[in-house]
Amino acid sequence: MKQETIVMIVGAGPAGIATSACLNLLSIPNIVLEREDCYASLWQKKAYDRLKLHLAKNFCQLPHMPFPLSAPTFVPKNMFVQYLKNYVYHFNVDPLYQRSVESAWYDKSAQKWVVTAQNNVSGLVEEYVSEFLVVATGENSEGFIPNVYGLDTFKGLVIHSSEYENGKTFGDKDVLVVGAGNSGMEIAYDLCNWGAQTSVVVRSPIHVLNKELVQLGMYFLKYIRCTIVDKMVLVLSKLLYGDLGRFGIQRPLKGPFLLKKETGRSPVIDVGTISKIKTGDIKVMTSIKDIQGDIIKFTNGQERQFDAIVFATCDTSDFPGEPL
Ligand SMILES: NC(=O)C1=CN([C@@H]2O[C@H](COP(=O)(O)OP(=O)(O)OC[C@H]3O[C@@H](n4cnc5c(N)ncnc54)[C@H](OP(=O)(O)O)[C@@H]3O)[C@@H](O)[C@H]2O)C=CC1
Ligand SMILES: O=C(O)C(=O)Cc1c[nH]c2ccccc12
Repeated sequence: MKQETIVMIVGAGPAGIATSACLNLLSIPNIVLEREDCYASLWQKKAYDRLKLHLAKNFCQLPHMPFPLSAPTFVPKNMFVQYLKNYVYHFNVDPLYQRSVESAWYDKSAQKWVVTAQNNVSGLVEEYVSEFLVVATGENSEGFIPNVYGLDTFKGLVIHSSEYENGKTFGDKDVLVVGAGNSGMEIAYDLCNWGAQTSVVVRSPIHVLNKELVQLGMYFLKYIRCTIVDKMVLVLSKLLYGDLGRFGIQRPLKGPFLLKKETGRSPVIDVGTISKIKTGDIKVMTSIKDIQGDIIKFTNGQERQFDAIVFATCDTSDFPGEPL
């Protein structure tokens, strides 16, 4: 089977469906291939219950369809999924699901892209030909669990953050969250709220801001150089949070917005975790040295027993960041 179109779009996440919607408005034929069985699968299947967009709604809306005026500034996950549902319906976006793209090459003589995809239902390999190719597969779709020495000996529950919904079943447990990105820090907060004894591994320096500071920074970025915005935001963040060094949290040398621009790494947008770290309700740990049974040893010599580990880790090794 061979299908021809003008634009092939790989991935039916928000970026892929927005691209298709814009092309549909211009009556430009396009096909969206998606390996999962639904659009925006990370949002629909792999995001924890309490997640809200970190950026204000005006920075998150897709082309040609603003969020309703009644929507809150920071849109909750379910409302975002509903918005995407309306969007797909309104712009007739109709992805082909269960298609895992295996290769894409440019046939110079025909001046066309040739894309092959495995149909996960029929098992057949399908071929698509197009003039343009849009790869909208996202930064971090795969759950990644690092190779920790002795993890196979750990007796308790081990999950990745993409499987975490809420802390209901962790209420009386000693839980270690590994990874201090936005997922790890929010999951630690959620676990603590559900009554778990919570610790979080913070292995690298991080910037901690809150959503209002990010909103302010995003506004000023339109008018002022990134390095100046970073200075302003950092002054405010230090006033708000004080020196977090004594709690085991260091700041990177480069500012938060410059770091986002250069490397793609986001600042941690605090949802309440920091005040729980300050009160000692959430403990900050250094990197894991190794695991022996239910005892986890850390690089600073501490060792403790845990009932569960949530890996909030991503494999960002192939993410190049945006060149300046
Ligand atoms: N509401 C929202 O809008 C939300 C947005 N997000 C965004 O989604 C994206 C993915 O976020 P997230 O899932 O948090 O992933 P990230 O890649 O942002 O964070 C992963 C963290 O895990 C750490 N890590 C990796 N391996 C290890 C290890 N072996 N030991 C200890 N720590 C380790 C990394 O540290 P190191 O730096 O040392 O590698 C990093 O801090 C980000 O852009 C984030 O901002 C996430 C949650 C909510
Ligand atoms: O999606 C993320 O990584 C966020 O947490 C929100 C975000 C997107 N772009 C930014 C730039 C600066 C600070 C936060 C973000």
